[in-house]
Amino acid sequence: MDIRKEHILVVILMAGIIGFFGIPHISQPSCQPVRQVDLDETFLVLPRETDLNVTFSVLPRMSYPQPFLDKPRRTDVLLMSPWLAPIVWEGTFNRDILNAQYRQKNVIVGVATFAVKKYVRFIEGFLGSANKFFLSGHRVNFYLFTDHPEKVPSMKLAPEKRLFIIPVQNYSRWQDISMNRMDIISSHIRSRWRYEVDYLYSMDIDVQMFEHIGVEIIDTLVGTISSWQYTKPRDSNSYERRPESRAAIPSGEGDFYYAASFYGGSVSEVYRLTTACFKGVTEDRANGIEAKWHEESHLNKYLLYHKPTRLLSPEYYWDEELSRPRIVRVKRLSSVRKDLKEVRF
Ligand SMILES: CC(=O)N[C@H]1[C@@H](OP(=O)(O)OP(=O)(O)OC[C@H]2O[C@@H](n3ccc(=O)[nH]c3=O)[C@H](O)[C@@H]2O)O[C@H](CO)[C@H](O)[C@@H]1O
Ligand SMILES: [Mn+2]
Repeated sequence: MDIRKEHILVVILMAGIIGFFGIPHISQPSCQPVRQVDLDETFLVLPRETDLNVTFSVLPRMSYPQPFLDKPRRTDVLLMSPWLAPIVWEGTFNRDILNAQYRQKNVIVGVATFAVKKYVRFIEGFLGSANKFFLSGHRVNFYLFTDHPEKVPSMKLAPEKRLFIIPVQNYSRWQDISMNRMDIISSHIRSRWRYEVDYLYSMDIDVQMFEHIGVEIIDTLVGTISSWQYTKPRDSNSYERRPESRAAIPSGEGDFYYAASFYGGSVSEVYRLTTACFKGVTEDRANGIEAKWHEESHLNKYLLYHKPTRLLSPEYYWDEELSRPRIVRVKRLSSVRKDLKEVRF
């Protein structure tokens, strides 16, 4: 067979293949994204997270009790969720080791808190106790939203702590103040915080800290188990069960009941959480329904289907009205008693 005949045969063969299978797809495995992600998921590539410097830092030599696999530090409480997220309890960790690890990372943690209308009265107790007990020795930016910036008391904070006062409008209904926190946090992450902090926590202002809350709270997605409902069966918890609400959790589902007073995680995870929860709030508003516990109901739904990577035990939000059981050895943070009727109106 001469060369020209060979060419013609190859061309006929190719045409047959193309005719039968279509034009072959030329794949570029090294350049193609592994999965289809929408822009909202990808925009948060944080400059601080893309630092590829290879540093071989080692921990300092430390002396501490040896861990043994057959000697659990606590046997009276659940230490791990069924999806292997640690549940943080007093007596289960060594803060010196954690501090040594985190000092090397030099992380900055943001705290978003709101003091609108009469809640300005809680600022001093919150900031005073957080200055002493919250991530002591680590860099923290407090972002305080208020409609009364002039009422923020001047306070001397530790050198590694900074306070940013951000004016915010008020709403006539306290429920709207509480729910809109999700939207405000989400938009501040987008415009600013993604450049400023590594982790972000949202906290109620009507709380005080009594013991250290350290780097043991830091992880990608963190929820706090409510002090009201940590032993209740899931079907008697306060989840929103009405299917008409976007916060609805079907009966028979639910892990823990999480408090909206204290949650957080990496900036990108908190962005996803607050954006999704506020979308739920907005859709409920359009449908003329409000979830049973407002944004807390939406938070509970979110954390059911996006499992937290770390859970804080009720030590991290103990309700002042409850008497403390033996398993809650430490009251690290607690709500301040308030006359609901007086303070919300
Ligand atoms: C322990 C717990 O589960 N707490 C939740 C529960 O709490 P609470 O009863 O603790 O709600 P709350 O009155 O503390 O309101 C939540 C937060 O919104 C802010 N605020 C509220 C009203 C106001 O007039 N001014 C103001 O600044 C403030 O930061 C406050 O701490 O229910 C609320 C909404 O149903 C939120 O989900 C809370 O996180
Ligand atoms: Mn509160």
